[in-house]
Amino acid sequence: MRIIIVGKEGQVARALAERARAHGAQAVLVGRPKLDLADPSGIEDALIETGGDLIVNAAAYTAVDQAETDPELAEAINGIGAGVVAGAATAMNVPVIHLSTDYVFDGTADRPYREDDPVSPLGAYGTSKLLGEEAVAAEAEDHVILRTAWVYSPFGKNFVKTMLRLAADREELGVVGDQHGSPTSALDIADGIFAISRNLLERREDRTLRGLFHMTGTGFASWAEFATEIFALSARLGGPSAKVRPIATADYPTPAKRPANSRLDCSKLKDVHGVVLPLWRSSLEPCVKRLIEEARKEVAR
Ligand SMILES: NC(=O)C1=CN([C@@H]2O[C@H](COP(=O)(O)OP(=O)(O)OC[C@H]3O[C@@H](n4cnc5c(N)ncnc54)[C@H](OP(=O)(O)O)[C@@H]3O)[C@@H](O)[C@H]2O)C=CC1
Ligand SMILES: Cc1cn([C@H]2C[C@H](O)[C@@H](COP(=O)(O)OP(=O)(O)O[C@H]3O[C@@H](C)C(=O)[C@@H](O)[C@H]3O)O2)c(=O)[nH]c1=O
Repeated sequence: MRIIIVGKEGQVARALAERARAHGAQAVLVGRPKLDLADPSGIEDALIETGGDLIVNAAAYTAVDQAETDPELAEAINGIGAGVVAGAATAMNVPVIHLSTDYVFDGTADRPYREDDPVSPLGAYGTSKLLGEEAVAAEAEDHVILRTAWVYSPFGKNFVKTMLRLAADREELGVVGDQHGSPTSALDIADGIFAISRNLLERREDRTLRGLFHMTGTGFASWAEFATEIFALSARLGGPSAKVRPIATADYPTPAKRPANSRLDCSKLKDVHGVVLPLWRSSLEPCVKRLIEEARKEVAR
């Protein structure tokens, strides 16, 4: 199984590259400058030239606050560009797996969101990702869209790395305690994507495998609880740690509004693809351990 991954340095792209061998797959990464999602003209040629059995689009404009001042670029990359990737998959007669987000919801529901719940993004990033979902579904019949949330990993930028960095020179951190979701390891996402890819390639005609699915780590937390667990693990492993003071969203003003309820119901993914991601707490420990070890090696250099 040769999988084309759009996005070279992103968290999910790097996780897919790292996990490919364990799944007996070959991962080929393609990104800027060869493939620029903001420039639709070169996308199909770049994908055809790369060649593979399936495309995973793991590239996106993910700067949630910045998107508020640059909504056109976010829509070009996350909306139009995503649709062009899906159209190329159709032209190549291969399935496409696309990643989307919990931020398509406004977070007002009082239970975890299901795939068919109404969407209503609060900000430009969520709006652009919703456009992408619509474009992918319109351009490729053979598609899977995976809405995930709160992604962390040893790679790129994420909340775990931000917390460990801030703890290096702060004793206490105020972290919002009234937004709830599921921290999700990019490495777990990668394992899930390989399992789904196998299903899609082995059962090409099975239409029940296609469509929209929720895929997050198992269990829920607030950002404050997530931060508390990061620091508990880090302290145990001799890394940086800070006291977490849970605060209200109103006390941490940001350009983009975030949903209070980001919890996603992932039962459809389990029923259709047999994929359940691990408990978020179990996957967090190896990530924190790896980040602390990498930081130590960096200091020793
Ligand atoms: N991070 C999160 O918490 C969540 C992410 N998601 C979704 O999951 C997917 C993967 O996210 P994640 O791995 O965290 O993303 P990252 O922010 O880690 O990486 C995004 C990648 O997209 C690439 N990219 C950005 N703009 C372009 C462009 N114009 N052309 C080509 N490539 C581009 C970047 O390339 P470069 O390295 O060149 O900058 C980078 O490799 C995205 O679809 C995201 O919306 C969903 C929910 C939560
Ligand atoms: C750094 C920091 C953040 N926060 C809050 C702000 C916000 O509500 C929450 C998370 O902040 P971040 O800016 O790190 O996360 P954010 O960029 O909102 O993360 C989102 O990224 C996109 C790509 C997604 O698709 C989402 O699923 C989600 O993971 O924590 C604090 O309360 N205190 C702090 O010190």
